[in-house]
Amino acid sequence: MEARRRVDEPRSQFWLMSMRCCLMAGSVDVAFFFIFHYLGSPILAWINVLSVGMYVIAYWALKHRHNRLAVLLIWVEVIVHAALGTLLIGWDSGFYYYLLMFIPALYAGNHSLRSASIAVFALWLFYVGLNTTMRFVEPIQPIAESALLGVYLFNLTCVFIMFSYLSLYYITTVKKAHRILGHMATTDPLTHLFNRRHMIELAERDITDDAGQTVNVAFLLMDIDYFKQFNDRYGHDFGDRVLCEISQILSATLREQDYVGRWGGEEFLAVLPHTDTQQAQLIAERVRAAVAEHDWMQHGLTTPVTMSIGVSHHRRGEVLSDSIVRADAALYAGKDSGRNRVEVATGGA
Ligand SMILES: Nc1nc2c(ncn2[C@@H]2O[C@H](COP(=O)(O)OP(=O)(O)OP(=O)(O)O)[C@@H](O)[C@H]2O)c(=O)[nH]1
Repeated sequence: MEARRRVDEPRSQFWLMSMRCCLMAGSVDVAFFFIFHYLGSPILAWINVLSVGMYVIAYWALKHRHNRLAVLLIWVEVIVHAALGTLLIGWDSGFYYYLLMFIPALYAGNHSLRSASIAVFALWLFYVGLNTTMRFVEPIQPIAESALLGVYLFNLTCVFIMFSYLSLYYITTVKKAHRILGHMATTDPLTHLFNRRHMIELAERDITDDAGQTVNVAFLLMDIDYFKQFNDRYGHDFGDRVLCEISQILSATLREQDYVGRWGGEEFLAVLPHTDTQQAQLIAERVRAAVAEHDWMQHGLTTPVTMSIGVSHHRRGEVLSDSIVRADAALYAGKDSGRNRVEVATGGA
């Protein structure tokens, strides 16, 4: 069961990106095979064949979710390749650049900050060790100065391209996560309308007028009538479908400038900017009629779903909760008067 779930789970972006990196690195090594043959350095050329093999296996391992094996192969390949390339043709070959690419990957792929930091420290030690060694030993298989420059430029270019790709990946992932979190923080998961917290944020912004002028904002507090009966008779899932259907009707009936959110269980709040009480009452009436006249029979209902709506208009110096309390009082006056009604708040908060 556990294994089945692992296989069915969508692949994390990190591992998908690692697979693409394997393809890129393998292609670079294929290019190196020909470059080093051309430069008369067969040992390095054949090392690249080994590297391509390791990337093929790493790709296969990632595809089949053997992530640890893949990570091990990639580590060994990059470290051994960088060390051999440097020892054979010298520090100026630029093979050490590939080691630097591990730094962001280690932090992104490691769940523990501590183990990522330890691995980065080990990488730093290796890097410094290789650099220090090359100050004291001569390259084992040196190549011509111009060829060395060519290899250096090739390595530098590859690392630039790979870093650009990685940076693009990280930034896209962060932006996407930011978008998703923003959506989750502001939206009700069932109806996809704004949630209560976001409605409060938006409405408070709308009733705040820097110049101290009266702000022309109206509120509609809407509650489904006898909703408990729908749940009891047809089940909770059916009740959820009614909530979603009503949300769509509200979004479609309100004006472009208005916004609506789920205020509580079967309660919705609409904020109507630049709207006086008379206009708000007309809009509330339109919403009430749209819900009551909706084709509920297609959902198997014999009686229509209706809503009661309380309307209030923001008063100068009033805080948001005062306006909402007045709308709530009007709403319950509507319930008391028989439901499926629009009532306008009159009294003080
Ligand atoms: N299906 C479903 N039901 C919900 C949800 N949130 C709240 N409810 C139900 O909404 C019902 C509200 O019932 P009441 O507060 O008694 O009000 P009502 O039956 O609508 O009656 P009136 O408001 O007086 O017309 C309760 O049965 C809650 O369980 C939800 O997300 N999904």
